[in-house]
Amino acid sequence: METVLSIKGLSKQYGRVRALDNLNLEVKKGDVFGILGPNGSGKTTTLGIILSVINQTSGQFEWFGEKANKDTRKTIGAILEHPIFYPYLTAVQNLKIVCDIKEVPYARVDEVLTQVGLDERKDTKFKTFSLGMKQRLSIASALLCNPTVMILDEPTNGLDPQGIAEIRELIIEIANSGKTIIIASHLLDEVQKVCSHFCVLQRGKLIYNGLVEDVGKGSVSVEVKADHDDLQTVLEASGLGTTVKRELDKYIIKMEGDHSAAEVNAYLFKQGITAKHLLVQSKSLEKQFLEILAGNKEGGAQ
Ligand SMILES: Nc1ncnc2c1ncn2[C@@H]1O[C@H](COP(=O)(O)OP(=O)(O)OP(=O)(O)O)[C@@H](O)[C@H]1O
Repeated sequence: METVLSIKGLSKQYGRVRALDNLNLEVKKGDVFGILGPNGSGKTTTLGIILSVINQTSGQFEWFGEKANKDTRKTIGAILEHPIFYPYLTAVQNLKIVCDIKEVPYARVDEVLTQVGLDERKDTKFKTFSLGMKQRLSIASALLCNPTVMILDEPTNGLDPQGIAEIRELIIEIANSGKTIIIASHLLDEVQKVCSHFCVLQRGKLIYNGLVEDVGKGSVSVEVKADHDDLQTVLEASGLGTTVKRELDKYIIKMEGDHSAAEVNAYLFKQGITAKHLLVQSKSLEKQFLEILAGNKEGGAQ
């Protein structure tokens, strides 16, 4: 797959603060790439640099194999913070102003408003919009140039649950239309629901980079319920799990590697025990994220 963004050895120093420390990343065409990290980990600094609004101290990045230039910038739509729209102008009027600035034909306005689901409110004044609608208008504005890449910084910040769900759905629709998306977020759930790939920054350092679908691979927990006086001992004797823990009326067997819930079931059956309940718990990104951060307590420079 074509490399959209390549970051090599990027560092940023703000006085004594090392906001980014030798960051290396690659984003491929069609990725929905999440940049995760706690507050102050360097997410916004990274986005600022790749959008050429912040100068790096050292290192480099390329868009589509080229140093950032006027042409590469035209292929990127970004929402770094809530853009300023005129409160007394309608959605259409506001977007026409953006068209004038970006030299885009007015015909795009209706197209993007439909794309973000604002066509019914297109002639309504901006000041009457909910936060979610304002954010959708921002996305519409970024879509005007029909960018190949969309960059979103904390796109659901401050929204209510319905607004969050709508924006996430919209991001997925935009990704499905073939655009590459880069999202900075501190919301693990958001990254898990929306992104295909993610990396984790901590104190400016890259401490993880991988596929969202790989989260939880290599270790799985299975909940088991069965009528047996000493299920704990039976499960421990199976050799399938690394640990067996009782939680109320069920047992949690933690397994590594290739073992599966089906093996637990087959093993119990062989012992003459019928499982009443067997549930695979996949490891959440949150758990993995916390483990990654915990494993890197000593890492970073600040
Ligand atoms: N203009 C600046 N001057 C000095 N220090 C800065 C500046 N901008 C960012 N920093 C520092 O650089 C580090 C990284 O900040 P950055 O905003 O990139 O992190 P972030 O991951 O986006 O955090 P948040 O989630 O809080 O927005 C922080 O320690 C921050 O205080």
